[in-house]
Amino acid sequence: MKITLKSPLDMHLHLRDDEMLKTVAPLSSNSFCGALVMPNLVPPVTDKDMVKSYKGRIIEAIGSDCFEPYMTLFFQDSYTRAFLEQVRDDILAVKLYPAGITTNSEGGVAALDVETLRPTLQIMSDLKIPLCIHGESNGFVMDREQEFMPIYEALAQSFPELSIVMEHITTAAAVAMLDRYDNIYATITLHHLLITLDDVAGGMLKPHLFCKPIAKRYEDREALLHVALNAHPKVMFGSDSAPHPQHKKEACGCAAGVFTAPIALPVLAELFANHGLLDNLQSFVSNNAMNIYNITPPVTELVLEDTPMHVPEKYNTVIPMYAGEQIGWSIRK
Ligand SMILES: NC(=O)N[C@@H](CC(=O)O)C(=O)O
Ligand SMILES: [Zn+2]
Ligand SMILES: [Zn+2]
Repeated sequence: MKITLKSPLDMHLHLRDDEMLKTVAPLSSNSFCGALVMPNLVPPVTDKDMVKSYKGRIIEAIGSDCFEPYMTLFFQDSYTRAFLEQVRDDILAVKLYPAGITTNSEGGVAALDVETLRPTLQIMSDLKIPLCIHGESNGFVMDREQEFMPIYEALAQSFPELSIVMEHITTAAAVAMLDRYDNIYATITLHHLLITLDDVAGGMLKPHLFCKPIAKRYEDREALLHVALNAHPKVMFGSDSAPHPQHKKEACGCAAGVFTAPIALPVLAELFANHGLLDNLQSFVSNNAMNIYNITPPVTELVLEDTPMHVPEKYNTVIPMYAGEQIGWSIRK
C-alpha cells in the first residue's frame, strides 16, 4: 500500500535554535512543506526583528526553498495596533501561553481575563491574525484542559471574528467545542492519537512520552481519533514535536515534550491505513490547514509506503518517539 501526500503541513512545531535547530529542522523539511513554528524560545519571539532573524536561521538550517516556516509571535497584552500592523505580514498567528504552564512559558499571560486581553484581541480580530492557545488551567494535571474550556468559550463569544486555534487538544471536552463555535479550530498531535496516560505512567515511567498537555483517558483518545481519522474540517495536524536533549528528558525533573518530527507522517499513514481511512490523511495533514489559515504552501509531494522503517536510537542528542523500534510505514526515498 502507498499514498502520495501533496504539501503536507505541520501546524504546531518546535524548532528551537542554534545546534538543536540544525539537528531538527531538516527532519521536518524531509517530510513537510511547511510548519507553524512556535515562539517559545529563550527569550520568546516578541518583535519583528526576532521573527525575521529566527525565520532566517530556520531557512539557513533547512537549506531548501521547498519548506515554508510560518512564524508566530509570543502573545503579550502590551502589543499595540501599530506594532501588530507592522508585523502582520511576517507572521501567520500569535501564540498565547498561560504563564508557567509549559516549556519556556514564564513570560506568558498571568491572568486569563477577557477584559484584560480585550484590546489586543480586538486588534488581532480586526487585522485577521489568528490566536493559537496552549489551553490549560493550573489545576489538577488531568483536568487542566477541561478546566480551560470556559475560557475558550468566553473568547469565542467575545471575538466572533477572531480565529481561535486550540493547540494540541487531548480531551473529548475540547473536541466537543469544535462544533459549538464557528471560530474555534484545533490541532491534534500524533502522540495524542496513539497513547494514553497508561503509556506514560501506567508501567515503567516513560519520560520520552511526557508532554504538556499530558496524555489522557481512553475515551479522550477515542474522541480525538474520531475527528482526526474522519478529517473533521476544523482539525489540523500539528505534531507539537518538541525536542529536548536526552539529559533534560532522562532527569529527575523531566522536560515536557515528545520528539516526533522524523516519524510523524509514516506513523500517521500507518494509523489511517489500519482504520481503512487512508484517503482522509490528505485533508488532515494539509487541506484543512490551508483552508483554516488561508495559506498556499510550497507545492511538494511525499510518497509513504507500507515498507517498515527502523527508527534511529537518537538524532544527535534527541531521542525520538519509537527510538530503536520498527514502524510499519516509511517515506519512499
Ligand atoms: N508540549 C510540550 O510538552 N512541550 C512544548 C511546549 C508546548 O507545546 O506546550 C515544548 O516547547 O517543549
Ligand atoms: Zn503547548
Ligand atoms: Zn508545542
